Amino acid sequence: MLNSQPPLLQVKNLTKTFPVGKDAHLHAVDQVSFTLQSGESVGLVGESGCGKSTLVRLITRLLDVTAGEIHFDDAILSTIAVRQFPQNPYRAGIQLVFQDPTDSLNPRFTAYDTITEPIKRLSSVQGRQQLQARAAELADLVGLPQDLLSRFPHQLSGGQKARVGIARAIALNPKLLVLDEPTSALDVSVQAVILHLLADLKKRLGMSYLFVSHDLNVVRLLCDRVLVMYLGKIVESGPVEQIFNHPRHPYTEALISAIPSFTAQPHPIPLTGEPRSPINPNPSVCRLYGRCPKGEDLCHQVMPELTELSSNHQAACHFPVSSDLAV
Ligand SMILES: Nc1ncnc2c1ncn2[C@@H]1O[C@H](COP(=O)(O)OP(=O)(O)OP(=O)(O)O)[C@@H](O)[C@H]1O
Repeated sequence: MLNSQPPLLQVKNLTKTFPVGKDAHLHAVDQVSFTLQSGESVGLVGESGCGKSTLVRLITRLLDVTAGEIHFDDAILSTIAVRQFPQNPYRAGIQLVFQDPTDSLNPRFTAYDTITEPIKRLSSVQGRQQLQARAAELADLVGLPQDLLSRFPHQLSGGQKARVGIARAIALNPKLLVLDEPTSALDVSVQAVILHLLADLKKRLGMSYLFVSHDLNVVRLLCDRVLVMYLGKIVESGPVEQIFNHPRHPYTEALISAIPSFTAQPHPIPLTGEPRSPINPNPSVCRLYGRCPKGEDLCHQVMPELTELSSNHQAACHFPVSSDLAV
Protein backbone atom coordinates (compact mmCIF):
# COMPACT_ATOMS: atom_id res chain seq x y z
CA MET A 1 0.00 0.00 0.00
CA LEU A 2 2.89 2.29 0.88
CA ASN A 3 4.37 1.93 -2.59
CA SER A 4 1.24 3.14 -4.40
CA GLN A 5 1.93 6.66 -3.10
CA PRO A 6 4.55 8.97 -4.59
CA PRO A 7 7.77 8.77 -2.56
CA LEU A 8 8.44 11.38 0.12
CA LEU A 9 12.09 11.42 -0.90
CA GLN A 10 13.51 10.46 -4.26
CA VAL A 11 17.23 10.61 -4.93
CA LYS A 12 18.27 10.21 -8.57
CA ASN A 13 21.84 9.59 -9.74
CA LEU A 14 23.17 11.77 -6.94
CA THR A 15 26.89 12.40 -7.19
CA LYS A 16 29.38 14.37 -5.11
CA THR A 17 33.02 14.67 -5.98
CA PHE A 18 35.76 16.37 -3.99
CA PRO A 19 38.95 17.65 -5.63
CA VAL A 20 41.99 15.70 -4.49
CA GLY A 21 45.20 17.06 -5.88
CA LYS A 22 45.66 18.42 -9.37
CA ASP A 23 42.98 17.30 -11.87
CA ALA A 24 41.85 14.41 -9.64
CA HIS A 25 38.48 13.92 -7.95
CA LEU A 26 37.22 11.59 -5.26
CA HIS A 27 33.70 10.26 -5.93
CA ALA A 28 32.41 10.37 -2.32
CA VAL A 29 28.84 9.73 -3.54
CA ASP A 30 28.61 8.06 -6.92
CA GLN A 31 25.34 7.90 -8.91
CA VAL A 32 23.19 7.06 -5.89
CA SER A 33 19.46 6.49 -6.48
CA PHE A 34 16.78 5.42 -4.00
CA THR A 35 13.32 6.31 -2.75
CA LEU A 36 11.83 6.63 0.71
CA GLN A 37 8.07 6.43 1.22
CA SER A 38 6.07 8.48 3.69
CA GLY A 39 6.12 6.76 7.09
CA GLU A 40 8.96 4.44 6.10
CA SER A 41 12.25 3.95 7.96
CA VAL A 42 15.23 3.29 5.76
CA GLY A 43 18.64 2.36 7.14
CA LEU A 44 21.85 3.39 5.40
CA VAL A 45 24.77 1.18 6.34
CA GLY A 46 28.37 0.97 5.25
CA GLU A 47 31.90 1.12 6.53
CA SER A 48 33.68 4.30 7.58
CA GLY A 49 34.51 6.49 4.58
CA CYS A 50 31.99 4.91 2.18
CA GLY A 51 30.12 8.22 1.79
CA LYS A 52 27.21 8.01 4.26
CA SER A 53 27.73 11.44 5.87
CA THR A 54 28.29 13.08 2.49
CA LEU A 55 25.01 11.61 1.23
CA VAL A 56 23.24 12.87 4.37
CA ARG A 57 24.73 16.35 3.96
CA LEU A 58 23.57 16.45 0.33
CA ILE A 59 20.02 15.39 1.21
CA THR A 60 19.75 17.87 4.11
CA ARG A 61 21.22 20.59 1.88
CA LEU A 62 24.35 21.24 3.87
CA LEU A 63 26.41 20.48 0.77
CA ASP A 64 25.94 21.37 -2.89
CA VAL A 65 25.53 18.47 -5.31
CA THR A 66 27.92 17.79 -8.17
CA ALA A 67 25.24 16.03 -10.25
CA GLY A 68 21.88 14.35 -9.83
CA GLU A 69 18.56 15.27 -8.23
CA ILE A 70 16.93 15.29 -4.80
CA HIS A 71 13.13 15.38 -4.84
CA PHE A 72 11.35 15.93 -1.53
CA ASP A 73 7.57 16.11 -1.29
CA ASP A 74 6.68 18.16 -4.38
CA ALA A 75 9.94 20.14 -4.52
CA ILE A 76 13.32 19.64 -6.17
CA LEU A 77 15.81 20.41 -3.40
CA SER A 78 18.99 19.84 -5.37
CA THR A 79 18.56 23.09 -7.28
CA ILE A 80 18.30 25.19 -4.10
CA ALA A 81 21.63 26.70 -3.11
CA VAL A 82 22.95 25.57 0.28
CA ARG A 83 23.10 29.12 1.62
CA GLN A 84 19.45 29.76 0.68
CA PHE A 85 18.07 26.54 2.14
CA PRO A 86 17.84 27.68 5.82
CA GLN A 87 15.13 30.18 4.80
CA ASN A 88 13.35 27.78 2.44
CA PRO A 89 9.89 26.55 3.52
CA TYR A 90 10.90 22.92 2.78
CA ARG A 91 13.65 23.27 5.40
CA ALA A 92 11.02 22.60 8.07
CA GLY A 93 10.05 19.28 6.52
CA ILE A 94 13.47 17.64 6.59
CA GLN A 95 15.53 17.74 9.77
CA LEU A 96 18.82 16.25 10.85
CA VAL A 97 19.88 14.66 14.13
CA PHE A 98 23.65 14.86 14.33
CA GLN A 99 26.17 12.23 15.32
CA ASP A 100 27.55 13.91 18.44
CA PRO A 101 25.05 15.77 20.64
CA THR A 102 27.87 17.68 22.33
CA ASP A 103 29.33 19.00 19.08
CA SER A 104 25.96 19.83 17.58
CA LEU A 105 24.72 22.06 20.43
CA ASN A 106 25.75 25.70 20.69
CA PRO A 107 27.55 25.99 24.07
CA ARG A 108 26.09 29.48 24.55
CA PHE A 109 22.49 28.34 24.03
CA THR A 110 20.35 26.91 26.82
CA ALA A 111 18.28 23.83 25.96
CA TYR A 112 15.30 26.19 25.59
CA ASP A 113 17.20 28.44 23.14
CA THR A 114 18.28 25.42 21.09
CA ILE A 115 14.80 23.92 20.88
CA THR A 116 13.03 27.19 20.07
CA GLU A 117 15.59 28.51 17.54
CA PRO A 118 14.12 26.68 14.49
CA ILE A 119 10.59 27.48 15.66
CA LYS A 120 11.36 31.22 15.76
CA ARG A 121 13.07 31.05 12.38
CA LEU A 122 10.65 28.94 10.38
CA SER A 123 7.20 28.78 11.99
CA SER A 124 4.29 31.00 12.86
CA VAL A 125 4.65 30.07 16.54
CA GLN A 126 6.03 33.31 17.96
CA GLY A 127 5.68 35.24 21.20
CA ARG A 128 7.05 34.23 24.55
CA GLN A 129 4.07 32.29 25.87
CA GLN A 130 3.55 30.31 22.67
CA LEU A 131 7.24 29.43 22.47
CA GLN A 132 7.37 28.40 26.13
CA ALA A 133 4.33 26.16 25.66
CA ARG A 134 5.84 24.52 22.56
CA ALA A 135 9.21 24.01 24.27
CA ALA A 136 7.48 22.37 27.25
CA GLU A 137 5.49 20.13 24.91
CA LEU A 138 8.66 19.08 23.07
CA ALA A 139 10.54 18.46 26.31
CA ASP A 140 7.74 16.13 27.42
CA LEU A 141 7.78 14.34 24.06
CA VAL A 142 11.49 13.55 24.29
CA GLY A 143 11.43 12.84 28.04
CA LEU A 144 13.48 15.86 29.06
CA PRO A 145 12.44 17.24 32.46
CA GLN A 146 11.23 20.81 31.96
CA ASP A 147 13.48 22.19 34.70
CA LEU A 148 16.46 21.27 32.49
CA LEU A 149 15.35 23.66 29.73
CA SER A 150 17.29 26.52 31.36
CA ARG A 151 20.57 24.57 31.35
CA PHE A 152 23.53 24.97 29.00
CA PRO A 153 25.02 21.92 27.23
CA HIS A 154 27.87 21.55 29.75
CA GLN A 155 25.26 21.20 32.49
CA LEU A 156 23.55 18.23 30.78
CA SER A 157 24.43 14.52 30.54
CA GLY A 158 25.08 12.89 27.15
CA GLY A 159 21.59 11.37 27.09
CA GLN A 160 20.01 14.69 28.02
CA LYS A 161 21.95 16.47 25.26
CA ALA A 162 20.76 13.82 22.79
CA ARG A 163 17.17 14.52 23.88
CA VAL A 164 17.69 18.26 23.30
CA GLY A 165 19.04 17.54 19.79
CA ILE A 166 16.05 15.33 19.01
CA ALA A 167 13.60 17.93 20.41
CA ARG A 168 15.19 20.56 18.15
CA ALA A 169 14.88 18.24 15.15
CA ILE A 170 11.18 17.44 15.72
CA ALA A 171 10.23 21.01 16.73
CA LEU A 172 8.79 21.82 13.30
CA ASN A 173 6.97 18.49 12.85
CA PRO A 174 9.25 17.33 10.02
CA LYS A 175 8.07 14.69 7.58
CA LEU A 176 11.57 13.25 7.35
CA LEU A 177 14.10 12.90 10.13
CA VAL A 178 17.63 12.12 8.96
CA LEU A 179 19.61 10.54 11.78
CA ASP A 180 23.38 10.40 11.24
CA GLU A 181 24.61 7.77 13.71
CA PRO A 182 22.61 9.53 16.45
CA THR A 183 23.75 7.26 19.28
CA SER A 184 27.35 6.47 18.32
CA ALA A 185 28.80 9.11 20.68
CA LEU A 186 26.77 7.87 23.67
CA ASP A 187 27.48 5.28 26.35
CA VAL A 188 26.01 1.91 25.44
CA SER A 189 23.44 2.13 28.24
CA VAL A 190 22.20 5.55 27.07
CA GLN A 191 22.20 4.33 23.45
CA ALA A 192 19.49 1.81 24.28
CA VAL A 193 17.31 4.45 25.93
CA ILE A 194 17.66 6.89 23.03
CA LEU A 195 16.94 4.17 20.44
CA HIS A 196 13.75 3.29 22.29
CA LEU A 197 12.84 6.99 22.38
CA LEU A 198 13.35 7.25 18.60
CA ALA A 199 11.21 4.16 18.00
CA ASP A 200 8.49 5.60 20.22
CA LEU A 201 8.58 9.04 18.54
CA LYS A 202 8.38 7.54 15.08
CA LYS A 203 5.27 5.67 16.06
CA ARG A 204 3.66 8.61 17.82
CA LEU A 205 4.48 11.31 15.28
CA GLY A 206 4.39 9.26 12.06
CA MET A 207 7.70 10.59 10.73
CA SER A 208 9.89 8.87 8.15
CA TYR A 209 13.47 8.09 9.13
CA LEU A 210 16.63 7.88 7.10
CA PHE A 211 18.80 6.22 9.70
CA VAL A 212 22.56 6.11 9.13
CA SER A 213 24.56 3.61 11.10
CA HIS A 214 27.48 1.26 10.87
CA ASP A 215 25.66 -0.95 13.39
CA LEU A 216 23.50 -3.40 11.47
CA ASN A 217 21.72 -4.59 14.59
CA VAL A 218 20.48 -1.08 15.32
CA VAL A 219 19.26 -0.70 11.74
CA ARG A 220 17.50 -4.01 12.06
CA LEU A 221 15.63 -2.78 15.11
CA LEU A 222 14.43 0.51 13.69
CA CYS A 223 14.16 0.19 9.93
CA ASP A 224 11.86 -1.35 7.32
CA ARG A 225 14.42 -1.33 4.52
CA VAL A 226 18.20 -1.13 4.25
CA LEU A 227 20.53 0.51 1.73
CA VAL A 228 24.05 -0.89 1.75
CA MET A 229 26.69 1.62 0.65
CA TYR A 230 30.18 0.74 -0.51
CA LEU A 231 32.75 3.08 -2.06
CA GLY A 232 30.15 5.79 -2.70
CA LYS A 233 27.57 3.50 -4.35
CA ILE A 234 24.45 1.72 -3.13
CA VAL A 235 25.41 -1.90 -3.80
CA GLU A 236 22.33 -3.58 -2.35
CA SER A 237 18.92 -2.59 -0.98
CA GLY A 238 15.81 -4.35 0.24
CA PRO A 239 13.59 -5.18 3.20
CA VAL A 240 15.59 -5.60 6.42
CA GLU A 241 14.93 -9.31 6.93
CA GLN A 242 15.68 -10.11 3.29
CA ILE A 243 19.03 -8.33 3.46
CA PHE A 244 19.93 -9.99 6.75
CA ASN A 245 18.84 -13.49 5.83
CA HIS A 246 19.67 -13.53 2.11
CA PRO A 247 22.40 -10.97 1.36
CA ARG A 248 23.36 -10.98 -2.31
CA HIS A 249 26.33 -8.65 -2.50
CA PRO A 250 29.66 -9.94 -1.09
CA TYR A 251 30.14 -6.69 0.83
CA THR A 252 26.74 -7.11 2.54
CA GLU A 253 27.70 -10.68 3.45
CA ALA A 254 30.94 -9.38 4.91
CA LEU A 255 29.10 -6.72 6.95
CA ILE A 256 26.70 -9.29 8.36
CA SER A 257 29.38 -11.83 9.16
CA ALA A 258 31.27 -9.08 11.02
CA ILE A 259 28.41 -8.65 13.53
CA PRO A 260 29.49 -10.28 16.80
CA SER A 261 27.42 -13.42 17.55
CA PHE A 262 24.79 -12.50 14.98
CA THR A 263 21.73 -14.73 14.91
CA ALA A 264 18.65 -14.50 12.73
CA GLN A 265 16.44 -14.25 15.85
CA PRO A 266 14.46 -11.10 16.70
CA HIS A 267 16.09 -8.72 19.17
CA PRO A 268 15.40 -9.59 22.81
CA ILE A 269 13.89 -6.15 23.48
CA PRO A 270 11.19 -5.72 20.81
CA LEU A 271 10.48 -2.16 19.78
CA THR A 272 6.93 -2.77 18.66
CA GLY A 273 3.66 -3.03 20.54
CA GLU A 274 1.43 -0.69 22.44
CA PRO A 275 2.83 2.03 24.72
CA ARG A 276 2.79 1.13 28.39
CA SER A 277 0.10 2.64 30.49
CA PRO A 278 -0.38 3.72 33.19
CA ILE A 279 2.87 5.35 34.32
CA ASN A 280 5.18 3.07 36.27
CA PRO A 281 4.19 3.65 39.90
CA ASN A 282 7.62 2.75 41.25
CA PRO A 283 10.35 5.01 39.79
CA SER A 284 13.10 3.08 41.58
CA VAL A 285 12.50 -0.02 39.46
CA CYS A 286 12.36 0.03 35.71
CA ARG A 287 10.06 -2.91 35.22
CA LEU A 288 10.35 -2.90 31.45
CA TYR A 289 14.05 -3.55 31.54
CA GLY A 290 13.75 -5.73 34.63
CA ARG A 291 11.61 -8.14 32.68
CA CYS A 292 13.67 -8.17 29.53
CA PRO A 293 14.52 -11.88 29.22
CA LYS A 294 17.94 -11.53 27.63
CA GLY A 295 18.95 -7.97 28.36
CA GLU A 296 19.81 -8.29 32.05
CA ASP A 297 23.18 -6.55 31.77
CA LEU A 298 21.74 -3.82 29.62
CA CYS A 299 18.87 -3.37 32.05
CA HIS A 300 21.19 -2.65 34.92
CA GLN A 301 23.29 -0.28 32.88
CA VAL A 302 20.23 1.66 31.84
CA MET A 303 19.13 2.18 35.44
CA PRO A 304 21.47 5.04 36.42
CA GLU A 305 20.28 7.21 33.56
CA LEU A 306 16.66 6.49 34.43
CA THR A 307 17.02 7.15 38.15
CA GLU A 308 19.01 10.31 37.47
CA LEU A 309 16.10 11.62 35.43
CA SER A 310 13.45 10.88 37.99
CA SER A 311 10.52 12.51 36.20
CA ASN A 312 12.00 11.38 32.93
CA HIS A 313 11.83 7.82 34.14
CA GLN A 314 8.09 7.95 33.85
CA ALA A 315 8.38 8.88 30.18
CA ALA A 316 10.95 6.14 29.74
CA CYS A 317 8.47 3.61 31.04
CA HIS A 318 6.07 4.52 28.25
CA PHE A 319 8.44 2.92 25.76
CA PRO A 320 6.59 0.46 23.60
CA VAL A 321 7.00 -3.15 24.55
CA SER A 322 5.48 -6.31 23.18
CA SER A 323 2.62 -7.75 25.18
CA ASP A 324 4.71 -10.65 26.49
CA LEU A 325 7.03 -8.18 28.22
CA ALA A 326 4.35 -5.83 29.53
CA VAL A 327 3.66 -5.95 33.24
N1 LIG B 1 35.17 18.09 2.30
C1 LIG B 1 35.81 17.03 1.84
N2 LIG B 1 36.90 17.15 1.03
C2 LIG B 1 37.52 16.06 0.54
N3 LIG B 1 37.15 14.80 0.79
C3 LIG B 1 36.08 14.59 1.59
C4 LIG B 1 35.35 15.70 2.16
N4 LIG B 1 34.34 15.20 2.91
C5 LIG B 1 34.43 13.85 2.82
N5 LIG B 1 35.47 13.49 2.03
C6 LIG B 1 35.87 12.13 1.67
O1 LIG B 1 34.71 11.49 1.13
C7 LIG B 1 34.69 10.11 1.51
C8 LIG B 1 33.38 9.83 2.20
O2 LIG B 1 33.37 10.49 3.46
P1 LIG B 1 32.12 10.43 4.44
O3 LIG B 1 32.42 11.29 5.61
O4 LIG B 1 30.89 10.71 3.67
O5 LIG B 1 32.13 8.89 4.86
P2 LIG B 1 31.26 8.11 5.96
O6 LIG B 1 30.78 6.86 5.35
O7 LIG B 1 30.22 9.04 6.52
O8 LIG B 1 32.35 7.82 7.09
P3 LIG B 1 32.15 7.73 8.69
O9 LIG B 1 31.25 6.55 8.94
O10 LIG B 1 33.55 7.50 9.18
O11 LIG B 1 31.57 9.04 9.15
C9 LIG B 1 35.91 9.90 2.40
O12 LIG B 1 36.93 9.35 1.61
C10 LIG B 1 36.27 11.29 2.85
O13 LIG B 1 37.66 11.41 3.11
